Amino acid sequence: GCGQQESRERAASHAPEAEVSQPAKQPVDPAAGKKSLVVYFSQSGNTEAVARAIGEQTGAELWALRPQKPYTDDYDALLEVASSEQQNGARPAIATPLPDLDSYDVIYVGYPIWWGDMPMILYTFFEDGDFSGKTVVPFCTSGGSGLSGTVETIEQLAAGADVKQGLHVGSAAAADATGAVNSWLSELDLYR
Ligand SMILES: Cc1cc2nc3c(=O)[nH]c(=O)nc-3n(C[C@H](O)[C@H](O)[C@H](O)COP(=O)(O)O)c2cc1C
Repeated sequence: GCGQQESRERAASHAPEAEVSQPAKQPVDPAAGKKSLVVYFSQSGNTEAVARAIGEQTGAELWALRPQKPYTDDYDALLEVASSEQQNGARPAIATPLPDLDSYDVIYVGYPIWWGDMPMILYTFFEDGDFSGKTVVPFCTSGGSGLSGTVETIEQLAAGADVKQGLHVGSAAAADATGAVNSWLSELDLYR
């Protein structure tokens, strides 16, 4: 605060060897006051691996989005379930209550690409929360598709949020995503 700076200046001007007394520059703490949360849905662990890499790099807390009704482990059956949820515009219920988003400024949101889009539970998530004034940072994993227009969808769903450039990681690279995560994060330059 001001008092501290004044006493530092006084100390400097009273120091016998001080020649020119300059006001002390306040150091800038890059992450000051910005709390981050990583929210992710991951059915088979790939997106979760990327979420962990983001958590390790940023110190953000992790929160897994889980459906009240768990999805089948049978891949072919899941393809069908996901497809019909998408066609029906389903809003699968979330198992545990959302964390209080008010406490966070930066919210990373991670998901696999399912049939060229986010799984429908992400729609539930975005429609349930108030994202105005937040920084929302999307990331996804997929077999071959990239972000598939999901960043634009999130811009529409998260009204009033500053939605950043998303990160896509191929499924096969998800377990070793630290390098990709780090260069993406430094490009985003969020903590200033
Ligand atoms: C229902 C379903 C639909 C999928 N659709 C796509 C797709 O459209 N494009 C793609 O590249 N990968 C698709 N995949 C592959 C997943 O995106 C990929 O395996 C992802 O890394 C899974 O993430 P997770 O382990 O976090 O659940 C699909 C997978 C499932 C289960």
